[in-house]
Amino acid sequence: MSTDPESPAADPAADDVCYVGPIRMRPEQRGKTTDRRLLEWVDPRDADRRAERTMRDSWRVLRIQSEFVAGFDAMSEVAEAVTVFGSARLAPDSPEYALGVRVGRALGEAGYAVITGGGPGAMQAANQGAHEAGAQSIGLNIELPFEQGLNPWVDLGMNFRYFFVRKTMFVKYAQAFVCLPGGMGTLDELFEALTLVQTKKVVRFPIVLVGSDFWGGLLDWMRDVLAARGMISPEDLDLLTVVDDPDDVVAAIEAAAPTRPGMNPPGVDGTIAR
Ligand SMILES: C/C(=C\CNc1ncnc2c1ncn2[C@@H]1O[C@H](COP(=O)(O)O)[C@@H](O)[C@H]1O)CO
Repeated sequence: MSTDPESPAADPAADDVCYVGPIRMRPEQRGKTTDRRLLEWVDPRDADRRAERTMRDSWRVLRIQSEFVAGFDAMSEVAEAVTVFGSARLAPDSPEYALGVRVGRALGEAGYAVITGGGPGAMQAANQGAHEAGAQSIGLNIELPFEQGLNPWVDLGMNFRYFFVRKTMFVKYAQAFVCLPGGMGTLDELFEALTLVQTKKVVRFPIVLVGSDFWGGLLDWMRDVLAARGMISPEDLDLLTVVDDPDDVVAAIEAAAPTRPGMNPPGVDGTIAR
């Protein structure tokens, strides 16, 4: 993969290319990603389709397993890391993109590897900042119905077929989540993280939202509607830290250290070695 943003790998026929996992598909077959095939509804009244589904799903388990193995192998050497989420649609000349670069750089300079979804926009911005800081810049991409490469600032990249496998990697190898402004995907990732922390599936896991003007309305709604109506506890709001300055992202993460027990060997004084 090229790390030169000036010369991303050019495929003259890129519009006609589609991959399902490692398999290159003909244009007329595109549109059905592995996730979509897995989740596809089969009419239970159709006995043939049901039998076919049973057989396919059994084999699918092996594919899912192999994706976990490949992911664990690829990530096994990753040092302390922070996962950064954010909009795939940020333009490289937008102020939010510039903010994302600064966040990635601040994390990299503080000694963290930066993990993103490996795509464009905010993901690319964070990868760029991390790369420029000399930190590990990791992209965990997902198979999509249209061709999309890893962004050019990713140094260690993977392309996952299954959303849930990829999501496991986002959490397992990070000690904090940072959310830049984003849409559906970012909100999904944010609320999954919140649920994992709320239910104590992960502990000491800071979730930092960057951009008070962007996130303020959501926080207000969570307090005024969710907490006010008893859908969440008032303390749940403390699971989120909202900042505007990239240095405050690092500070919020450092404040939660030491990280998850057993994640890294503690130093003699019980702190985490960076
Ligand atoms: C829509 C476009 C590209 C889509 N490419 C993506 N590549 C990798 N990861 C993605 C992509 N789109 C969404 N994600 C994940 O969700 C988050 C962003 O979603 P949002 O809806 O844009 O907020 C991001 O953190 C990724 O993990 C444009 O070319």
